Amino acid sequence: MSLALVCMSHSPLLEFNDPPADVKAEVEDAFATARSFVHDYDPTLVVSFAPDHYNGFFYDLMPPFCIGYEALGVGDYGTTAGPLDVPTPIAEQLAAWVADHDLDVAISRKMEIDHGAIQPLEILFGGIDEVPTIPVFVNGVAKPFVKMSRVRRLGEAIGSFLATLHGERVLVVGSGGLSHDPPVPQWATADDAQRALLLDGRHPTAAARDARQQRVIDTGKAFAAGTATIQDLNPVWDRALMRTLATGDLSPIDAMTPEQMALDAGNSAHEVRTWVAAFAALGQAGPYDVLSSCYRPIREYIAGFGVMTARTS
Ligand SMILES: O=C(O)CCc1cccc(O)c1O
Ligand SMILES: [Fe+2]
Repeated sequence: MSLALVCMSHSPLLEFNDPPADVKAEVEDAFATARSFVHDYDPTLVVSFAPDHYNGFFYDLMPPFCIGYEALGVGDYGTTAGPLDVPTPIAEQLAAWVADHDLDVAISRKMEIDHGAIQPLEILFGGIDEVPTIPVFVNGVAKPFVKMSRVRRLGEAIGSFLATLHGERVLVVGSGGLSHDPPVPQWATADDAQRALLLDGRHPTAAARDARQQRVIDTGKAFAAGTATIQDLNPVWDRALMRTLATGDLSPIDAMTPEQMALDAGNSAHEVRTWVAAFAALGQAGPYDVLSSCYRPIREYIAGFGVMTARTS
């Protein structure tokens, strides 16, 4: 059975900071291309690989991966809040299949998800419950990180399950990255208030959420103006990774270490785990072709911004 894929960077700053008009138009074009690809494929099921940014997953219980049996958007950065349309029986079968393939994955019957998972659904489908969607959390911000080979194997296990669903047209989505270093607090360097958030900061007050988000928005403006202290984007690294993903041979990615990834591409570059899982899943249906691939480093969005579509050959 064939599969289709969309991988895209996300950035909550899409709605808050504006890059130059030609750059914005290029991003809009890339989204339009991905939308028309998805429209033509007409998926009956979406499997979304996405990170979280301490909105749904916290250090009181931080799994490397989690399959959602039910899920709801938390509504950060103005994204849609409320329930997704998760096909629970299929999600349960998926989790059982993955366990049977020697991978230890958490499950959630009430997964809370943020812009990382919501933004691609809104961009591609115009809403979060338009197409049945199984959300798969892939930790991309909270140390420790499992090996990249483990991420690839998770993607392969999920893809091998999806390839058995003969009645469905499945789209896998990867959300995040590429190189970027937005001001997400890290446990090791966090102050007491930040640690409280990282530990169990669920359901903040509107004022607390606004303050946190404003800091990210302001950092994006400062980054574009050349006055931010965050790590710069790395277009060479981003393009190299996109090239590797396009080849269909993901084995070189196994050698990437979290430490080197952070040094080369910033602390949130770990979000590319979602792309690796999505491409590994796609590869389980056989060889694939990349149909579109766009990339721009965009400081206003604090993101090496890429969009790729691909399909089983
Ligand atoms: O609010 C946050 O915690 C981080 C927001 C954020 C900013 C830029 C690029 C991203 O991928 C991203 O997630
Ligand atoms: Fe992110």
